[in-house]
Amino acid sequence: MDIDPKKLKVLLTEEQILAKAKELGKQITEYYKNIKEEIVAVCALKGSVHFFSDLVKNIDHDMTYHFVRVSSYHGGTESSGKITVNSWVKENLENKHILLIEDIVDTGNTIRFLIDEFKKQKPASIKLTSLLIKNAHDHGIHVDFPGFEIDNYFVIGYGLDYDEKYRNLPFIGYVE
Ligand SMILES: O=P(O)(O)OC[C@H]1O[C@H](OP(=O)(O)OP(=O)(O)O)[C@H](O)[C@@H]1O
Ligand code: HPA
Ligand SMILES: [Mg+2]
Repeated sequence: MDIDPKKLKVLLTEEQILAKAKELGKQITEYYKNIKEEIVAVCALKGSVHFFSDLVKNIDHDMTYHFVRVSSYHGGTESSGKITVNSWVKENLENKHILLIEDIVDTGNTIRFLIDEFKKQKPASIKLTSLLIKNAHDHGIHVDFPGFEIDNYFVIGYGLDYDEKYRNLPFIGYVE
């Protein structure tokens, strides 16, 4: 797939994304209000970099930041099905309240892998938020704090790449 910038359509504007981050931040704040421990916020890099940054500013709760770098697309528009872990959380997460922050749940492979791996660290809870959820796959993943459900487009921008490019577009776009 080649991306012709002239054919790029806007699916979600920066304004819509920021409004969603605010709304999700409120829901998440409300959900954790009776939990006295900090939230362990985990950003799944690289794609989630911008959504993570927008969202955490809207969560009013003690929090620590953590980053994992996992990938499975390797330049194309199809998941390779194999998750490569490039870096992982170093801290002990036993009895911690983990909030996984993803940019997109597409096939569900990445988030399933992350949840399975974090469960091994015996946290007190794991909750999931994702800016985008593609409705094309029957992945059976429950997103606790869902952003936008989208049709089966390969989307780029706002952290999401095609062949590592276009992450810096200030909106989410697609090519028909
Ligand atoms: O539900 P899935 O089909 O697994 O797709 C979702 C994952 O794919 C993308 O990551 P990618 O592997 O492209 O790495 P990146 O975040 O570095 O772009 C995206 O950021 C999600 O983490
Ligand atoms: O639609 C997508 N765009 C970019 N990266 C992705 N990773 C999974 N799905 C997508
Ligand atoms: Mg990618």
